[in-house]
Amino acid sequence: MDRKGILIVISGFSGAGKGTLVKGLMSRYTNYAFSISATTRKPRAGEENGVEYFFKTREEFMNMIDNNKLIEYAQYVGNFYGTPKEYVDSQLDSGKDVILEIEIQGALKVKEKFPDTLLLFVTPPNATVLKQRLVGRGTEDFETIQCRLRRATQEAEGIEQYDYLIVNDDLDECIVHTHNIIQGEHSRASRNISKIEQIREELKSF
Ligand SMILES: Nc1nc2c(ncn2[C@@H]2O[C@H](COP(=O)(O)OP(=O)(O)O)[C@@H](O)[C@H]2O)c(=O)[nH]1
Ligand SMILES: Nc1ncnc2c1ncn2[C@@H]1O[C@H](COP(=O)(O)OP(=O)(O)O)[C@@H](O)[C@H]1O
Repeated sequence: MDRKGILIVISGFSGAGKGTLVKGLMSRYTNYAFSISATTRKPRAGEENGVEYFFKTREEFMNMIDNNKLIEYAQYVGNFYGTPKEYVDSQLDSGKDVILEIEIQGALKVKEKFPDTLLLFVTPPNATVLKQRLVGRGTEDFETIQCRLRRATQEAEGIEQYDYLIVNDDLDECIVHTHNIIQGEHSRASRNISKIEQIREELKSF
């Protein structure tokens, strides 16, 4: 089978449910690989190095940039976040669909480098629910929550650049809907050039 994996970006406001959605996709379906980002953010209670993120010092992160180890990186509310290159390349080559859970600046850089990337933006049903989820998660102090909500206002300006807006209201529905969008993407003609070329060749013999 000549299928190569699709690169999928999932972005969304802090507290929208990106992480929850990605965990749901990974546990329910087998063809996804999750790209674990590097970050200078401190781990939250329960987060483990190499599971949610690779937690780095600022110096380690700068070395990764200098040694060209990242596909993209960006700053978000005082910390650096970046996508390690090697894992993404190897998983795509092996035919897995690779999920990057990254913010909008990084998303646009990835799209520029790999125009076939599918850009998905996750939103809660409304802003009140967003605040409730962010506060309810209980991982950030009041000031950080305010910074993240202000950042959400900026991010909302860029949503039109995404391919799909995914409303995360009922989680199960959201997981299935996202999976269906990704599966539909595999059928795009532009992703199936080799199949089309094969049929063109075969037609010549009639
Ligand atoms: N550009 C970029 N953004 C990332 C990367 N990893 C995570 N992010 C984004 O950084 C932002 C902050 O992530 P995090 O601190 O885990 O907060 P959360 O979104 O509230 O869970 C989110 O928008 C993530 O999608 C990355 O490798 N590159
Ligand atoms: N569809 C949903 N319905 C109710 N709560 C949700 C839903 N999706 C996520 N949550 C909750 O909202 C909070 C924020 O979700 P999280 O995945 O951490 O968001 P993000 O990764 O976008 O910052 C978490 O406490 C999570 O359990």
